[in-house]
Amino acid sequence: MNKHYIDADKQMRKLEETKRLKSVEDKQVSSEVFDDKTLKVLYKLANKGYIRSLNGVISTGKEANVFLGIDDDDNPVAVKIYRVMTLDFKKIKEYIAGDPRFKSHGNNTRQIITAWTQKEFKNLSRLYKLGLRVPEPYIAMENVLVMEYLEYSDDDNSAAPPLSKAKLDNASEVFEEIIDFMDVAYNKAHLVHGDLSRYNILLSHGHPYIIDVSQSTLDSHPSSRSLLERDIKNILYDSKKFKLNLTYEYVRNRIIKND
Ligand SMILES: Nc1ncnc2c1ncn2[C@@H]1O[C@H](COP(=O)(O)OP(=O)(O)OP(=O)(O)O)[C@@H](O)[C@H]1O
Repeated sequence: MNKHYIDADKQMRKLEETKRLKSVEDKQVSSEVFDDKTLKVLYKLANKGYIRSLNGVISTGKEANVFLGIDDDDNPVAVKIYRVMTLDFKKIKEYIAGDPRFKSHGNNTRQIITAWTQKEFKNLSRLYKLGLRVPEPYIAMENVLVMEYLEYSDDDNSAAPPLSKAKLDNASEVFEEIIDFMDVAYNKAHLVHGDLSRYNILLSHGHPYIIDVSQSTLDSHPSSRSLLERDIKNILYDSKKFKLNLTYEYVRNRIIKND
């Protein structure tokens, strides 16, 4: 038996003395993300009441898996677990290096992934405090982020779909809200999303919610202006898919002022 399994086994037994995090060992919850260090983090979060159980996978992305969890008050939560193995550490180090909020971590992958998760938590907090539509962040611990679960609607509690898969009756309003978001994020939170597109915007209760902000940069970052222009172009491209006639100048002038 290799070390990974021995450690995981030891932790499973330790669970008898500690609070039980139900269904981590369930077949429906992919085992690949639960290396022994991640398991430890999940148990700590269980002991703190942030997750009582994990109830299946919402998404398996390139860099992270997102699970539907239930907290101690029976509320659903979204649990994003960054996968140590598949992260693009070169890209991450460039983003962290340009951000004065994070000090350099050399080549320690565990520290880099923790900084990356903290970065997503801090960016979400900054946006959420301004009243912007992002999932409310609850806690970040090592490679795990727990946040508000976004549901589709009151009648349909399934996970909010990305705009890439959503049908919109109110496309014009939704895109105006996205542009408002970009305006407040840039001019008040001083953040540029950096990977904004229909894949990172979820439709919840008829409104667009922006997710996946780990790579979002402060406006002082050397690449922030080019990332913002790329975000604008992506949103314009997406708006055409919904048959809207927004122009580049219109969107740009709403966001970049005094230029
Ligand atoms: N708070 C949330 N509530 C509901 N669903 C969510 C939430 N956060 C993320 N998701 C779901 O998980 C998916 C992946 O989330 P996210 O983009 O943050 O992770 P990612 O690993 O960076 O994804 P990818 O690599 O595919 O871009 C989203 O498209 C969405 O379907």
